[in-house]
This record gives sequence, C-alpha cells and structure tokens, in this order.
Amino acid sequence: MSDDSRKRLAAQLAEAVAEALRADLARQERALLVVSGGSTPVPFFRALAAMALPWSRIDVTLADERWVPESADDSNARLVREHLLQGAAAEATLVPLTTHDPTPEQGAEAVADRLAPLAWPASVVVLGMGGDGHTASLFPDSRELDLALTTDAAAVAVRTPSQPQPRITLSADRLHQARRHVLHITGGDKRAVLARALSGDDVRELPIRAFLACPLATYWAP
Ligand SMILES: O=C(O)[C@H](O)[C@@H](O)[C@H](O)[C@H](O)COP(=O)(O)O
Repeated sequence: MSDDSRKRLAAQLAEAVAEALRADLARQERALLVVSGGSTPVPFFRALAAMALPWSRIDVTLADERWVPESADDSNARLVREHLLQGAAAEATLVPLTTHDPTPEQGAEAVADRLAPLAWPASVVVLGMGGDGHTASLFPDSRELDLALTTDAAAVAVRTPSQPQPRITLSADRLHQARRHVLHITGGDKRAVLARALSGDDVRELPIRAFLACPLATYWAP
C-alpha cells in the first residue's frame, strides 16, 4: 500500500517540478533545480527523468553532499546521476558540490564560484527531512549549524557527531534563493516531526523550521 502511494506521490511531485521548470524556461534560457539526497527522492528522480523537458537547458545541483568521492555508494551526486540523469534527462547538467578539493572547508569555499553561473533563483528546491528535523545537512547536532543558518556564503562544511563523514551543505540563505520550495517526506514518523516543527519556532532544535515560513509545498505519503 505505502509503496503505491509513494510512487503516486513521486509522480505528482515530478509533474509539479516539471511544470515549474517549463514555466521558468518559457522566460529564461536556463533553469536550475536543487535536489536533496537520501532514499526518499529516488522514485521522484525516476519519475522526473521520464518527463518531456528541454533537459539540455536544465542545471541540477545538490542541497548537500557527503564528503565522499562520487564513486562512493552514499554520494548524492552519484544518486542523481544514477536515478535522474538517465535517458533524455542525461542531457541535463549536474553541478556537484564536491570535486577534488583537499578539505571540506576548502570544498565549501569553492562552491560559490561553481554555482555562480547558474540560473538563481532556482526554479525549485526539493528538500527532504530526517527524523531529527534536519534538512539538507543542517543538523541540530552540528557545530556549524548556527553558521549555516546565518551566513550569506553559498555553502558550509559541517561536521556532525551523528554522521560518519563531514558534509557540505548549501547555506539556509542559498537554499532560500528559489521561486518554489518543496518538502518531500514519507512515513508517519516524519509527518509527526513536521507537525512538531509547525508547532514551534526554535530553528536550532528542528532546522526544517528555517523553511516553513517561505511557501513550502509538502509532499507526504504514508
Ligand atoms: O544528503 C542527504 O541525506 C539529504 O540531503 C538529507 O537531508 C535527506 O533529505 C534526509 O536525511 C532524509 O533522508 P531519507 O530520504 O533517506 O530519509
């Protein structure tokens, strides 16, 4: 049951994102899509990849990335290449957050230049959420959370006790630079976390709260 509802949700989200990209491409040369990693987005990526879009005019980048080579199983760039940039969608351009920078901090500094040529504000930022209320790599237990929530830099390197490796996350400021924001979550546990987030305002407790004020379309299935 939940698998079917999640596939239907992914198809609905893919339709909405495709429509947003088409609307922006009707008035600008290129459009930018920012996506999150993890397991939830996979059916959405596959559904979007099947959409008829001028993929050669679309850039895709990530809300965050683990500090791993793209060949690693948990690389978000690898996830996007394997599930979204397939078929006609392979014509899209993926702009990864990590390349061969020596440290996460230097990698985060290099992101601004790498993302600068893209069509900001993004057409859509698709966010996920963890059970601790994190989104992108804005984790409640990260030492760099305050920085990531307040800086106007494009990206921040974050080291988090709950995560096996450092990460690079777009800052809250950069994630806000979009015409549309979507939260894509599944399961009752995350729905309960979202309800808790909506009933409070401490962003450091539940960082997803940083995005509840901007119009946020929530796509949820059991
Ligand atoms: O790199 C990542 O993992 C994501 O950007 C992260 O913020 C993700 O959206 C949540 O952790 C939810 O992950 P799941 O979809 O796997 O539950």
